Amino acid sequence: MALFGNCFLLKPNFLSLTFSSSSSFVVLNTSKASTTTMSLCTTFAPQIPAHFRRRPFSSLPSKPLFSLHPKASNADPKGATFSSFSANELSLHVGFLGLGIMGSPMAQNLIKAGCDVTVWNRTKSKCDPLLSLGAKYKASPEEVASSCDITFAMLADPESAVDVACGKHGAANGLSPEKGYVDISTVDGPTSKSISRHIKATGALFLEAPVSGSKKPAEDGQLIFLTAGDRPLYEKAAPFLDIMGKSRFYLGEVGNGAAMKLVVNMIMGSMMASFSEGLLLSEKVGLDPSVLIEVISQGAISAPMFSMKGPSMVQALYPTAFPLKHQQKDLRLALGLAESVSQPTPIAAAANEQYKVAKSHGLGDKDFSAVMEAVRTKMEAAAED
Ligand SMILES: NC(=O)C1=CN([C@@H]2O[C@H](COP(=O)(O)OP(=O)(O)OC[C@H]3O[C@@H](n4cnc5c(N)ncnc54)[C@H](OP(=O)(O)O)[C@@H]3O)[C@@H](O)[C@H]2O)C=CC1
Ligand SMILES: O=CC(=O)O
Repeated sequence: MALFGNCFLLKPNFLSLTFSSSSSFVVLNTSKASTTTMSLCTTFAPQIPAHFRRRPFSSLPSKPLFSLHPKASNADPKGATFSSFSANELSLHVGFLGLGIMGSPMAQNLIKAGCDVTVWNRTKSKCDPLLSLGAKYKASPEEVASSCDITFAMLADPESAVDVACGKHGAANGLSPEKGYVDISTVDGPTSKSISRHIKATGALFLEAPVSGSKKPAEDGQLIFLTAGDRPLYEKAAPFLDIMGKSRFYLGEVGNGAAMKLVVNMIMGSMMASFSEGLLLSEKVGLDPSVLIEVISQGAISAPMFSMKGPSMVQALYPTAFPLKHQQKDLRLALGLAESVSQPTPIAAAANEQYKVAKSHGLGDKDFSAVMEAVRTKMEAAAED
């Protein structure tokens, strides 16, 4: 490992490693961490202005401490067992609420790792594949929470996250001291804080843990957890987070995980809208958009997202990994976050308008790369004027 200024270069295939400060830290499961994650750590920290570094959600510390953790084993999507977890950890009863594009593969990885998993989903049929893998079923979030030590929830939006946690037959009704509730849904900070208050009123612990990473990383156990809330629950949940993900950030107070996720997705949504404009412009001026994708992949703005989604976008195909309606929700919530601190975000606001247009054209359930169709429509309308 080499130290550069405020950051580290990690040798892969070593042990899990923690960067730590009093309120926040990151654990990289280096057996899984890609060079992308590592380069994010190594290039990001030195550029943080000092006045940001003092703020609570700058996760990389000015005086880093690091400690070694026993290596959590690889999440093998084909179902290998996770031998480095102790029998004690694996014997906890785990609940999983919300089995959509993300929740299903995440719960599946827990089951394949040998965890005792109880599931619930609003549309019951989505539980069936997991039941055939050995999961148990309960008829409500309340019953799941009351029968489990830790309950994870992966729901569409703030409304469903609140309903499942705090509504009639919601998880809070089944919680009590010693239990924990981990909300992985992407919601805004005020929603997360409100859920936290409900959960903690039962004596249970609360952790928000939205994830960065889409359908494929969920299948491969390669998600990045952005956690905040009760530290003892973070520690108790860590073995399960390591089955589902490749790294976990602990960011302090509830709201910081949500904020981090919204900032990341605000950037991602703007990038995708801009990429769409570029693909269409290249075509319009007689270039081959496939060559543009290749050029981008070799330069400084290379991103896995462009290389993975670009080829199907060129064919106007948008197989859903991250639904467009959720990307628009995240932009809307990120704009609210910016508004709360009076920060102008004109680029994200413009991108949000494109996603709103795409949604109004019935593309909400397509992949968010279908924002390209909204850009195309505007371009064609402009050409007719
Ligand atoms: N897909 C992705 O790439 C990523 C998504 N996320 C975030 O993760 C969350 C889940 O995303 P994803 O799995 O893609 O979404 P899906 O739309 O595939 O799944 C949403 C889940 O929420 C449930 N749900 C929706 N409304 C309600 C309600 N009113 N009451 C109870 N349950 C409800 C759905 O149940 P039902 O099956 O009955 O409809 C389903 O289980 C979102 O917050 C999203 O922003 C984060 C990272 C990546
Ligand atoms: O929230 C979406 C993602 O890809 O991350």
